[in-house]
Amino acid sequence: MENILKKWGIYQFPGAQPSMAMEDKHNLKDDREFQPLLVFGPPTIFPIFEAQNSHNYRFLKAYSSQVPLHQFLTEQKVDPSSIQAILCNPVQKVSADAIRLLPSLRIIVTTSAGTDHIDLVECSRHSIQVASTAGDHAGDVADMAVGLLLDVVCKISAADRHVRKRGPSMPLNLSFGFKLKGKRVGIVGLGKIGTAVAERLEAFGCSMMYNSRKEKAFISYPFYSNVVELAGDSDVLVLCCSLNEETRHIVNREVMLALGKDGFIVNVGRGGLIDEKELMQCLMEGEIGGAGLDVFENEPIVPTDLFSLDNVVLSPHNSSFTSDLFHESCKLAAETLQVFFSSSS
Ligand SMILES: O=CC(=O)O
Repeated sequence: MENILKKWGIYQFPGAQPSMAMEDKHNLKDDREFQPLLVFGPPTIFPIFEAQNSHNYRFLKAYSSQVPLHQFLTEQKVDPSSIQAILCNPVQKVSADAIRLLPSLRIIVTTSAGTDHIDLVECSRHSIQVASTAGDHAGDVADMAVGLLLDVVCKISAADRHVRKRGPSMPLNLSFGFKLKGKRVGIVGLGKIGTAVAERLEAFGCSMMYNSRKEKAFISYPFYSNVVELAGDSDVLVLCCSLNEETRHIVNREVMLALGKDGFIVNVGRGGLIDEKELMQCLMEGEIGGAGLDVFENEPIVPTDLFSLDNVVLSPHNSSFTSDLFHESCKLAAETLQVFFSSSS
């Protein structure tokens, strides 16, 4: 797990360390007097949450353990049936096995909007509530989508690397970027994030079209029920939809070939929306123009072949991790758990 944390980086926020007062308060009580809260994989958000809530919970940090869950709980001397709540985010899966191990589990709180890391079928089998406390994240994710697009189209990161490598005199031999104005943008998933992306890109003079589960009333952008056709009419595809069995690999080789050699893909949804092996091939063979990727199919693993490609901009599933949103999300998670525990005691 340490490697995972290193790979994704740990965010440090002022105030993320528990205050002395909180620690003292905590130390006065025996750990067993605190409500156990099993914490799955939010290494980024968790320090803030812990600092603000250390007086309420005994945190069982499964994300920092290398061993299977049952062994972790045994090592912590925790009875699995004492656990009613899990706090998680997409970094670590909440599998059916984990859920089955916890007979009293009643709620899973995820700080993400997406819930594809949680086995929802198993949750519904056991009547476990799943609460998303992502907060108002659409604008933050849309900012990142536009940032990735501008970066890859205007070659900002590539130019930055070029300048640093070349040194102080102005390098002139970098290949040209492109205009964003006039690009035809196909948005896959016109929900809150997709709509926020469209609003932003309209200001850049792009024209919008979209694919969604169904055509939306009162939206004037052309609707495409078929993603290959959408790609064929687009210069850019921006993926903003959630990952489920219908959308897994919604962008496959056929879609990428339809998008074409000058086409760009931005993915701020989930890695599994794109067939990543095919994406690598298409990027390396020049079948598409470039990609801006915030998410990957097998996170936290990022295919290393991408590192040498100048037409790719990478970000570590970072789009909704603005500092403002972190605090909002922590607050919502704390409130949700508080309501849950106060109504279940
Ligand atoms: O990926 C982030 C989220 O689902 O909120």
